[in-house]
Amino acid sequence: MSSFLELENSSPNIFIPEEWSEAAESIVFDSPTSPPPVVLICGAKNCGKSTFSRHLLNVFLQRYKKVVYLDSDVGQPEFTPPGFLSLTVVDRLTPDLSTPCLKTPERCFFFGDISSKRDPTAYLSYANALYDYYHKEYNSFNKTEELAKIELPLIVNTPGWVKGIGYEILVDMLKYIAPSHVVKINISAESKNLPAGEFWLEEEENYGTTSLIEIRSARQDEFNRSILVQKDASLMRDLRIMAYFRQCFSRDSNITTIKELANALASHPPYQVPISSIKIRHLHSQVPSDQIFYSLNATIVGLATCSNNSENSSWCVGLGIVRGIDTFKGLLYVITPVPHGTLEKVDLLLQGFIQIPSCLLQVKGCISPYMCANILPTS
Ligand SMILES: Nc1ncnc2c1ncn2[C@@H]1O[C@H](COP(=O)(O)OP(=O)(O)OP(=O)(O)O)[C@@H](O)[C@H]1O
Repeated sequence: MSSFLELENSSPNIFIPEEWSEAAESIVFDSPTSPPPVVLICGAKNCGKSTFSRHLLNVFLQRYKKVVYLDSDVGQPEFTPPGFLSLTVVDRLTPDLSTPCLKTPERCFFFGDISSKRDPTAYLSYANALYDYYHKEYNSFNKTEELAKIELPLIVNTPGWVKGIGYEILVDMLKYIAPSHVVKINISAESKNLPAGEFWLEEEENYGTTSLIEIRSARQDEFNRSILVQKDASLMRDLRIMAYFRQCFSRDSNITTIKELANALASHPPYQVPISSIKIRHLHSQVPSDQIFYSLNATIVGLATCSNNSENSSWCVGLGIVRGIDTFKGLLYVITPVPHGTLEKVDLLLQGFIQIPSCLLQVKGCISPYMCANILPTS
């Protein structure tokens, strides 16, 4: 059986064209450090937004000790499993520009789906709240009432859905964040690109406050057509979820294959969570109250805290697998790599559409505990 770690690292060699290097260097070295640059990267699917963002992050780290990264690509996030919008403070170079890696975000929201289309309003409110947090903590230039502790640059990576509602969401984000720089990556199929110029501004509105940098995707063929690498997005999402739950075990434990991970998770002691101490929220569907436990069993949930935040926007601390439910004892059994101390603050489980990868459930020789019949008492 193949190693999921190997699969995750099997990406192509990265080539940084001169145009990309010049763009990154001008943003980093030609901008004032106060206020620090806020850079939003946008463009069509697979044009190289994440790869350029990683490169820019590395160049920023030549000038700043830390860089803040706001990831709004819920389908293929940089540092988290799928379904999250997150804000991460990065202080280390990314050695391999071809692959994302897991990091613990400073703040994140569990949106619970791989595209913003199911709930654009919630999606935008999460993106805006993360930006507000960044602004308050790391970029409060000219604000006398509360000064940032340290000022850090921000990279905002966006999804490749740039048509229809996806376009409107991007425009709203651009208007709200009002970045100092927008990097727009174009491909040769012009109809797939974002409109030319500062497309997010109404006529005459605030022209000149943002520096727009247009670059092309990295590789072209002899006819000047973009060579785009199609990713197996669904496989990559499963790999990220597996890499996330791999963190339940120490680095030294010898778990590299899917089978080893499935076996290890199946025999991992779960946390017991008293049902009376938590709230349960379904993010994109309504579930009749007598079906709630059935809907939760054998699913992935966001672990959040509702106590110190508003009803609809709860900071999340990670993911858990609901391994079983005992309604007689009033207990949920949850597997998660979130440290115990952080877990103590969790009082809300968020259920969306992020599912346990089927390859973890169908391993030959592994009795999966999640899908057992009669796991819930019927009375
Ligand atoms: N400069 C490059 N050199 C080599 N390969 C690249 C380069 N840029 C992108 N790729 C490859 O193209 C694919 C898409 O790149 P990337 O994930 O950066 O695009 P994206 O625009 O962020 O995608 P999405 O729209 O799905 O979020 C990846 O497999 C990546 O490794």
